[in-house]
Amino acid sequence: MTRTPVNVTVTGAAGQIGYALLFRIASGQLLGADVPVKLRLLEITPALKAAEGTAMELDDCAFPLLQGIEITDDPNVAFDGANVALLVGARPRTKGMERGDLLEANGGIFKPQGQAINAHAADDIRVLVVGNPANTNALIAQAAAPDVPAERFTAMTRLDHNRALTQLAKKTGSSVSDIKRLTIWGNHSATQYPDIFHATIAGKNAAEVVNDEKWLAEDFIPTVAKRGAAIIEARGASSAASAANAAIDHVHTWVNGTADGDWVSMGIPSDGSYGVPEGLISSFPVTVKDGKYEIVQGLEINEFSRTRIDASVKELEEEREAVRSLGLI
Ligand SMILES: NC(=O)C1=CN([C@@H]2O[C@H](COP(=O)(O)OP(=O)(O)OC[C@H]3O[C@@H](n4cnc5c(N)ncnc54)[C@H](O)[C@@H]3O)[C@@H](O)[C@H]2O)C=CC1
Ligand SMILES: O=C([O-])CC(=O)C(=O)O
Repeated sequence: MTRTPVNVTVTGAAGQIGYALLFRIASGQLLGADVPVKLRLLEITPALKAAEGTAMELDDCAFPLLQGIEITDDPNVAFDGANVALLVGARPRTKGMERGDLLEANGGIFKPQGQAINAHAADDIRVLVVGNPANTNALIAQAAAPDVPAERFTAMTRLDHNRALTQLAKKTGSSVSDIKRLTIWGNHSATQYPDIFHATIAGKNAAEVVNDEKWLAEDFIPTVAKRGAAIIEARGASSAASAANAAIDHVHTWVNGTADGDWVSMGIPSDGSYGVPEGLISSFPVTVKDGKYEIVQGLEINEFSRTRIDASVKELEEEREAVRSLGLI
């Protein structure tokens, strides 16, 4: 094997998403079947032993692509030379909470991690924030890393995107692979807006195939937007394997690109497109080529969509104000 290993840092490595994620990274599903990886696992001190247990299991898989595992409770060590950082470590919500309720508990984690990324990460660092509230935590980390291009900080809305694909496929009796150009707009929260007006199903406009605005407004959108809470209600714990799967999808697409004629949803710093204030980390439709994403431009936004995008963006602005007043940005 001649390729230089890619350094992948995972925070919250001993948590439930960490456990579902690490084995897939080490097996090559994050970056590609020919890309060797070195793992850096960041945990809080009391969870280091559990992270060591996970590392022992990773060893026991004898993954040919896994070229090393380092475990630490020091962000400066964890992000040293990191090419990809998956910021998962944060408290999950429990029944009855909204993700925004975690802002105070979790926001403080992301500023020092952003600072450590700024000081130590590799020049090509790409950051995905999974820990909730993901968009605003990504904003905190990005604000703490002024030397890293802002666009390298992203938040995960791919789980919402994947949820929407399946709900739409079930409604229309189609396969998820027939569906293209679906979009999640806004925040990874109950205000997010899954948009099917530009989506296609086997080449036909999805909204026309569905032809049922009541289902859209009263079933599809709330089902996707409140799916995280439904999982907590059913499992007694928040989504883990599906979240890890979405993290794999997000980074894999960011590195390897989108398929021709399709796009994905990513929480990214706004450039002002579609009336989303510049700098907010909001979900957009993006295409990716040569490791760079671009917001899909020129989509017509109807009244139904406009109201919903605006509501989610307003929530992001409120979260930004909240972390500003906490001194986190
Ligand atoms: N964006 C998304 O679509 C999704 C986000 N999430 C979020 O992901 C986060 C993690 O979820 P789980 O793995 O289920 O939680 P978990 O509680 O099982 O694991 C979290 C881990 O993070 C560690 N941790 C806490 N503070 C840390 C720090 N400063 N540095 C490094 N590690 C730290 C904890 O020790 C724990 O091992 C939660 O905030 C959850 O809400 C979960 C599902 C989907
Ligand atoms: O709902 C939660 O708290 C966990 C999460 O973000 C999701 O499943 O989308």
